[in-house]
Amino acid sequence: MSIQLTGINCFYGAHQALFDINLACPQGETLVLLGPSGAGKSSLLRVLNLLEQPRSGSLQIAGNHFDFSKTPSDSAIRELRQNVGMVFQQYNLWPHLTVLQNLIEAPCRVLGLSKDQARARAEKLLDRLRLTPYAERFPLHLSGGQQQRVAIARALMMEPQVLLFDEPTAALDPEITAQIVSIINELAQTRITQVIVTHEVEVARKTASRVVYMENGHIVEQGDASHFTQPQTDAFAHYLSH
Ligand SMILES: Nc1ncnc2c1ncn2[C@@H]1O[C@H](COP(=O)(O)OP(=O)(O)OP(=O)(O)O)[C@@H](O)[C@H]1O
Repeated sequence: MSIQLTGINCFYGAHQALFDINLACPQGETLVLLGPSGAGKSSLLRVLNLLEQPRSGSLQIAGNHFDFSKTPSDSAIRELRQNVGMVFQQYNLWPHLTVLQNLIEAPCRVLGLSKDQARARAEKLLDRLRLTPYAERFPLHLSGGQQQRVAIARALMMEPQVLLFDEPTAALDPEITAQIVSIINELAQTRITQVIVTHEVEVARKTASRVVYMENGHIVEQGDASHFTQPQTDAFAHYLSH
């Protein structure tokens, strides 16, 4: 399994956001997390790269293993984040660095690549994500869709085994959303595992090979893409029809 969560309970202070979450996702799958606002989708995504630390349970992801009865070490968290990339909703690009500099900074600093090695890797990704003309621009001079593609390219620079997306098409118009969907589907042809939080059922239908439907911190339904056409619970059927 690329990802295995067992018995995850997660709290914000006294408020429990995730209840006994169990899920498994094989390598190379694209898993979409769906559910109404407050269901716990973002919390679950953030557990996968330990931006949130659960109070109990265990996580196996990309060869890293965490038992939350103990506090994870900083070095284990650093190693996890090399294998598990995240594309944030607000892109989180460095505004004072060009697109190319945004891409090469972390691999040089974290992986110890030379500038030339990082640049070669970046040029391939810029080409793959159709960003070559923007390499010397600053992020704020790009459209939302272009910035989103830069954020994806930057995450791919670390050659992660798992890539997490938080609302990758929020605030993007339909044409740009279609571009992001096709990038996710191209990535699905590689061995990378993707986990996507979205409110957009159409985006989910077009990308997911597995789906998890959540409400109030619980997984209500999960399975392969056939659940979109044959939901097993009234709750998921109702969600899909609205
Ligand atoms: N930083 C926080 N502090 C306290 N409570 C939080 C925090 N983040 C989330 N919560 C609460 O945890 C629960 C799950 O929130 P989460 O953001 O994971 O849901 P979500 O399904 O991603 O919602 P949305 O679709 O609105 O982003 C909600 O009740 C929310 O109010």
